[in-house]
Amino acid sequence: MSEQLKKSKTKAKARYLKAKKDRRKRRKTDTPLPPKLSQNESEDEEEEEDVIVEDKPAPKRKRISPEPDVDAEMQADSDEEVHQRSPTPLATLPSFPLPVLPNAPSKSALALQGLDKALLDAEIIEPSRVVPVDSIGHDRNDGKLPVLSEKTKKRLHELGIAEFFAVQTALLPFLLPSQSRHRAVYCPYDPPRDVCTSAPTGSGKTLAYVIPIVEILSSRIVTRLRALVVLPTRDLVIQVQETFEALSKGRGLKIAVATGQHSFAHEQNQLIADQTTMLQGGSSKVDILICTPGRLIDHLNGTPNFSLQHLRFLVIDEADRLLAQSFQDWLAQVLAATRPPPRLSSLNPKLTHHSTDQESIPHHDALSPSFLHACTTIPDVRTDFDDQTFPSCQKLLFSATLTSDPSKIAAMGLRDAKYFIVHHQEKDGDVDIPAAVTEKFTMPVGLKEHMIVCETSQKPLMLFHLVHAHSVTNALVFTKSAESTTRLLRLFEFFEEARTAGNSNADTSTRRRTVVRTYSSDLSRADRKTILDQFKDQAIDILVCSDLISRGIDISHVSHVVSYDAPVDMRKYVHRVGRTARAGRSGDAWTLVEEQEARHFKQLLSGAGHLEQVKKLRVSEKDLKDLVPFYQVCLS
Ligand SMILES: Nc1ncnc2c1ncn2[C@@H]1O[C@H](COP(=O)(O)OP(=O)(O)OP(=O)(O)O)[C@@H](O)[C@H]1O
Repeated sequence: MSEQLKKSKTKAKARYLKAKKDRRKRRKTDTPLPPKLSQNESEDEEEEEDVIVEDKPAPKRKRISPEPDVDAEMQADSDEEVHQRSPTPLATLPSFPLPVLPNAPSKSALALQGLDKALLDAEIIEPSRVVPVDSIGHDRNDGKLPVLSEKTKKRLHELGIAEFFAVQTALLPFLLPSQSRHRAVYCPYDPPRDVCTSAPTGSGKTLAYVIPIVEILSSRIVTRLRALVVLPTRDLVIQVQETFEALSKGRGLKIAVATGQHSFAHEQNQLIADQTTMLQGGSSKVDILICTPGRLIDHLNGTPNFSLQHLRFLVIDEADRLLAQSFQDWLAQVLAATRPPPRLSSLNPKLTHHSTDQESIPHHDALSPSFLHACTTIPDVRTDFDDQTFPSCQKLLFSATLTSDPSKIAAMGLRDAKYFIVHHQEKDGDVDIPAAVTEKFTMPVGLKEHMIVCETSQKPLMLFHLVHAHSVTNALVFTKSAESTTRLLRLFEFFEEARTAGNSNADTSTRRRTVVRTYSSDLSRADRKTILDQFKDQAIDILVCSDLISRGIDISHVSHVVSYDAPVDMRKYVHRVGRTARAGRSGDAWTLVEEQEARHFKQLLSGAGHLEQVKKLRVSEKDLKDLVPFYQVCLS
C-alpha cells in the first residue's frame, strides 16, 4: 500500500514538473493551452515520461524525490499559477494522505484478544467481602432464591464457620438450588451452567463447592455416583475428603477416595455394589468420589459398572495444573463418560451379545434421563415428550491461578460458563480486565512478602539467620528438588548441632534446637503422612520441602514460607507463598534470590504487576556475624 502511494506521489510530482516545464515553454512562446483532448494525450506522454523519470540517473531522481520543500513549493506554485497565469484552470492534483503507523493496541485490547467472552463477562468479587452464614438461603421470594438448609447452617456453626468468605458469597447463591428445584439431582431439560472460579490461595474455594454438593445431594433417594472431584495429588484428595466428611456428617452421603493408596480390587469393592451383572445404569456404593486423574482413568477402563452418567457435579480443583496434564488423555475420557452415546449398546458392547440375557436387561430407573433415549430395550416410539435431554453434570473449575489459555478451557466443553474472579476491582482504561486474563494473581490480604538478594554461598547462612533472628517456627522452606531438600536438611542439622553446642551456657530458648524435617517424593507415602501429621501437630518447626506440597495443602498455623530456591514461574510463587496467610490470617513469605537470578525474579514479579508488593529485606554482614562461627563448624 505504501509502495503504491509512493509511486502515485512520484507520478504526481513528475506531472507537476512536466506541467511547470510546459508552462515555462508556453510563457516563452505564448502558446495557449491545448484543448481538453490534447491534455489527455499529454497525460499519456506523462505516463511514458513517468517511466523514464523513474529510470533516470541519480541527479534527475533527486529532483523528484519527496522532499518537504518540493511539496510546499509544488502547492504554492500551483495555487499561484492557476489563479494568476493560466487562462484555463489546471486540474487540481489529487492529494494523497501520507501513510501513518496505526497506534499500538492498548495493553487491555491485547489482553482481551482471542479470549472467551465468558471470561470478559466474569463476576469480579472484592476479596474483603464477607456475609454471615445466616444471611444466605432465606427463602423470601416464592421459592426463587437459593436455599441453605438449617442442617447445613447448624453444621457450619459447629465447625466454627460464622461468615462466608468472598468466593463463597458469590458461588453459593449461584450453585445452591432454589426451593422450587430443591430436590433436582437431574435437570435434563434445563441443565445448569458451568463455573470457572479464580480466587486467592486460602480463600475457601473448597467449601465453596463442598457446601452446594452436600446440600443438593442430601436430597437424593438412591445412591449413585453424583459428584466427582478430581485433584492433582493424594494429599489433596485426603484433605478434601476430610472437608466433605466434616460438612456432611449426619446427612447419609457416602464418600470415597481413589488415589491408588489401596489395591485396585479394594477400591473397586469400595466403589461398586455389583460387579458381576452388567447394569447399563452402573452400580455405585458411593455418592461422592474424590480422586486423582490417573486412578480415575483406571476405574473408567477397568471397573465393571463404574459409570459417570449420573454425575450432577464434576469438580476440577487446581484446574490449571490438571488441564495441563495430558496423561492418557484423561480429561477427554472423563468428559466422554458423562455424555450419552448415540445408542446405549455402544456404551457397553457386551450388551448387544447378551440382549436376551435377563441379567443384561437394564432397570430403566437406573439410567440417567439423558442416557434413557439410547437404551436398546425401550421401544423407539416418538411422543410429545421427546424433547432433547442434556446431561445434568455441572462442571466446576477452581484455581488460585486459573488458566486464561482459551484452548485449555475449550477442551472442557463448558456449557454457558460463568466466571467468578476474586480480585480487587481495577480499571484499565474503560475495560475491567479480570485478573485471570492478565495473569495478575491476587494474594491473600494478610501476606507480607520480602526478597533477600545474596551470594549463592551465603544462602544457607542467610536462611539460618532469618530463622533465628525472627524466632521462626511453623515454617515451610521450599527448595527446587527432592535432592536439594535432603542436602539442606543435612546442613541445617549440622548447623543446629554447632549452634546449640556453642551456646551451651546460654539461656534455654537460645539453646533450644530447631526441629527440621524434609518432605519430598524421596520419602515413602507412609513417611510423608507421618511427617505431615507431626508438622500439623507442631512437633516439627521447619519442614524443608519440594514443590510437591506447594499446592492446595491447608495447614492453618504456617507462619512463614521461605523460598530457599527462588521459584521459576509466577504460578509456582503464588502457590508456595499461599501456604501461609490462609483464611484471613497473616503470614510472611521470604524469597532468597541469588545475585545472578535477581533480574529474572524481578522480571517475573513485574510481569505479574507484583514487584512493588515484594519488598527488599537487607541483611548486613553485622547481622550475620554471630552465626558465622557455627556456620564454619557446620561446613567443616
Ligand atoms: N467461611 C469460612 N470461615 C472460616 N474458615 C474458612 C471459611 N472457608 C474456608 N475456611 C478455611 O480456610 C482454609 C482455606 O480454605 P481452602 O483450603 O478451601 O482454601 P483454597 O482457596 O482452596 O486454597 P488453595 O488455593 O491454596 O487450595 C481452610 O482451613 C478452611 O477450613
